[in-house]
Amino acid sequence: MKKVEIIILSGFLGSGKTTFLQKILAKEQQAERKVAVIMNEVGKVSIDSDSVPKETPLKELLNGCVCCTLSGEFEIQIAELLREYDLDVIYIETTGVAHPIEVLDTCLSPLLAEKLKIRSIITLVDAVSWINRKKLRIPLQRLIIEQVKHADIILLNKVDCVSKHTQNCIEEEVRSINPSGKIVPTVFAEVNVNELITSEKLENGEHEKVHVTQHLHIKTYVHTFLHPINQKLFEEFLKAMPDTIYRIKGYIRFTESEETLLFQYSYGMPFHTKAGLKMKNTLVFIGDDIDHDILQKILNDIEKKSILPI
Ligand SMILES: Nc1nc2c(ncn2[C@@H]2O[C@H](COP(=O)(O)OP(=O)(O)OP(=O)(O)O)[C@@H](O)[C@H]2O)c(=O)[nH]1
Repeated sequence: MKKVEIIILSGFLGSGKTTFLQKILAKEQQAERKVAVIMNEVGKVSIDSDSVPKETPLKELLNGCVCCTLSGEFEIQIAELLREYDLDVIYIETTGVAHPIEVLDTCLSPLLAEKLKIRSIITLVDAVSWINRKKLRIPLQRLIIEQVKHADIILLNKVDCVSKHTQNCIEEEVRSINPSGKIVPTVFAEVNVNELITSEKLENGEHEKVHVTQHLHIKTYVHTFLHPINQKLFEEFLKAMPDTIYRIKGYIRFTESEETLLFQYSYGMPFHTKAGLKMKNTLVFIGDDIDHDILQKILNDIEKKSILPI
């Protein structure tokens, strides 16, 4: 099945996301790739939509943030784009105050995860506001750090406004926060497309029911159980799971019940409710350092043990 790439543009208010989007869309057009854009603005009014060429499918989410209040609507918009267009890639411009992992989380709804391939999180850092970030409220300072920490590529933008020495200092700070991210200094977010290619590993072991995006800094893993699962075995697995797995969500059916459950796990807390519908038993895992081979084996073993007669 063809998977549509998702590229998440993150970065604090005014860091240059729209400037970058305009430039990258022109380059995608030259490369004849089929692109769509989802733009999210915290305000009620669309400000940046004119920056997207008329022929590019565009969905706008206004007056809220896709990572919280608009997450349901966001899922619907992605599903609509997938249904209405034959696409290669969807760019998502987040609000300046969005947390990239929360956005990633919303993209990877169990219903959509198998159709999408999360390509990268690109964070724009405004060199000037980086130097002045200590003047911001603490939660915003933390957010900027989080946006840098989880990026695959960091565009250190507006370097025309700082000295070379300051640029080097910022690069050092950014590298200490995110040692594996690729730092690209930019002026008006101008980049060579080759700079945006991060090293991709082979997707080993991929088969029909498993999809892994390994090239991301944050890793995601999608697993489908073909049979109901023994609840006790699953709970033991959750307890033993490393805390580098931040999030699990999806559908599961336990052997003890006829019901499909909507399952959520967030930073150590599992939670499930009746899904109300019979769904494919697909779980999406999000975390740092997910070893997909090990995880796949553990989950397959749980499934095998679950179908053995007691
Ligand atoms: N001097 C300078 N200005 C820049 C650079 N990149 C962007 N700008 C300007 O910075 C301002 C903000 O850029 P945008 O691209 O709108 O930033 P944004 O991240 O989309 O902003 P929000 O949507 O408000 O979060 C605009 O006036 C840009 O022209 C740069 O490298 N140098």
